[in-house]
Amino acid sequence: MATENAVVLARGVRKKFGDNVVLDGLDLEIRSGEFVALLGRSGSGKSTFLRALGALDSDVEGYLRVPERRAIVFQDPRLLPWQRVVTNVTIGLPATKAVRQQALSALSEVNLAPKAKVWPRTLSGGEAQRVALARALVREPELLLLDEPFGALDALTRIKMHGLLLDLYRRHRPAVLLVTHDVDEAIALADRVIVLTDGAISLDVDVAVPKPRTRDSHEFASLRRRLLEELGVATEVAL
Ligand SMILES: Nc1ncnc2c1ncn2[C@@H]1O[C@H](COP(=O)(O)OP(=O)(O)OP(=O)(O)O)[C@@H](O)[C@H]1O
Repeated sequence: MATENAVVLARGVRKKFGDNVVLDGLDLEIRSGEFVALLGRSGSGKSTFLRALGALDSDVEGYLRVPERRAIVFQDPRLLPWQRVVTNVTIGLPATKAVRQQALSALSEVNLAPKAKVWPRTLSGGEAQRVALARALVREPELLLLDEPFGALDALTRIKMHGLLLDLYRRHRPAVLLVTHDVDEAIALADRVIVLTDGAISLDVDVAVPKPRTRDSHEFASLRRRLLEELGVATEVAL
């Protein structure tokens, strides 16, 4: 891949907390519009890497190139309780009519137009997370960073959110880096799955599963097995 086309370019990224070296010479390229899922065992440094890409942490060593227009969504929607939904979407942006209009249209993209004027505390968990997605979208990010965004949602809401995220992705085509614990979620959504082990990328695979991706297909099952093995989770081998 020509590195000049990469929207994210990480070379030899290192990050430590005291003596704990969490990222240890991490190399990664993400192309414009590519959807990448990042897996790794608990504590492997996924969130640390995402925070580095969001420029939220200091003391990150190595080379890191990320676009100016980037947005991040966490597991917890982080809405300001004293601001109405629409104002939460425009937070940090100029208070103009145009911006408010863009916020309203982002809310309608996540099917929340009727909730624009309500307070965050009246929203369900899934709705609050859709507001967080609208807040990210309104910035028209070139890079969308998602840190376990559906981790706190029930299974049914999670599946609905997968469909919504794919719709938004197809419409806006940002590069996406999705941190998840869920191997099936990674395979269902991403074009490429990477695994973080001992501070660096230990596996980098394209998801060659035809769409729409059904979890019981042979390709899906075989990639799931490979990823679980890489994560050190024992799987039964079908005979
Ligand atoms: N602010 C911090 N201060 C000290 N250590 C930290 C800090 N943030 C993270 N760490 C340590 O860095 C390591 C990686 O943490 P990180 O949250 O990036 O892992 P993760 O892969 O996202 O984990 P999980 O899947 O459990 O969310 C852990 O050992 C953690 O204790």
